[in-house]
Amino acid sequence: MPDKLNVTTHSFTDGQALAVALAERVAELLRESIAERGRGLLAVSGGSTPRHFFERLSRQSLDWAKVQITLVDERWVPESHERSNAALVKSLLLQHEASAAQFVPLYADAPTPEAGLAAVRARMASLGMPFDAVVLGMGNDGHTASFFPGGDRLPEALDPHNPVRVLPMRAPGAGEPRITFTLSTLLDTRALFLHIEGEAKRQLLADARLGLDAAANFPVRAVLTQQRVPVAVYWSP
Ligand SMILES: O=C1O[C@H](COP(=O)(O)O)[C@@H](O)[C@H](O)[C@H]1O
Repeated sequence: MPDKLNVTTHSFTDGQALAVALAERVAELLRESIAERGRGLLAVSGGSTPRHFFERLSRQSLDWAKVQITLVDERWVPESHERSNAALVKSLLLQHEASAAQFVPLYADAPTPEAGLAAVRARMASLGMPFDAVVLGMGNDGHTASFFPGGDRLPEALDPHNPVRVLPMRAPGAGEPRITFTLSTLLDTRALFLHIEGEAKRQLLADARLGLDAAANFPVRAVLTQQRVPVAVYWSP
């Protein structure tokens, strides 16, 4: 039964089928944007889920030299660190056809995200907004981008009217300090995807969607309940 949320779910038999479909859809959006405005802009998530998607997208044929790619969020670690989202993007997405794309990192060589913030904000001011596609992930605690439960700057990050593009974020479950695009910036997109895999995340998202118990406070709910951009959930077991 349809609910009032602007959310459509696309289910796939496995992660590979999902990766193929999502890569084809994102590539299609980038091709359209290149044809219409001469450039494309994509924001992707890090973590473990997007690996197959990155591999598939990297082989899509399009004019990647006209595409900027950035991350929706980053762990404040250098690219040499195993938890660097930038390192993941470079090793799996910026390969093959997509090696010609321009990567715009969220990390700067500074000891903290606060210390690096001015440099990152200056870099992000050069993005050719709006995004053509934003691909979010979701953690088992209901975080998306670096919108973590208990995050010290969560209200600012989720404020739909916040004009700021990026914010530092610290949270008990975040591992290390983070830097994240704000929700208002991520919603400045032609298409918004939420890529999740596994039964546990499907159930968690269903609870967040209904606002059940603890899930009512999961940050991902802010994405599901906003009315600015339709959300396409891509799910596989
Ligand atoms: O820390 C992060 O986690 C989320 C989810 O990651 P996953 O490993 O559960 O797929 C990710 O979307 C985010 O970009 C990343 O920084």
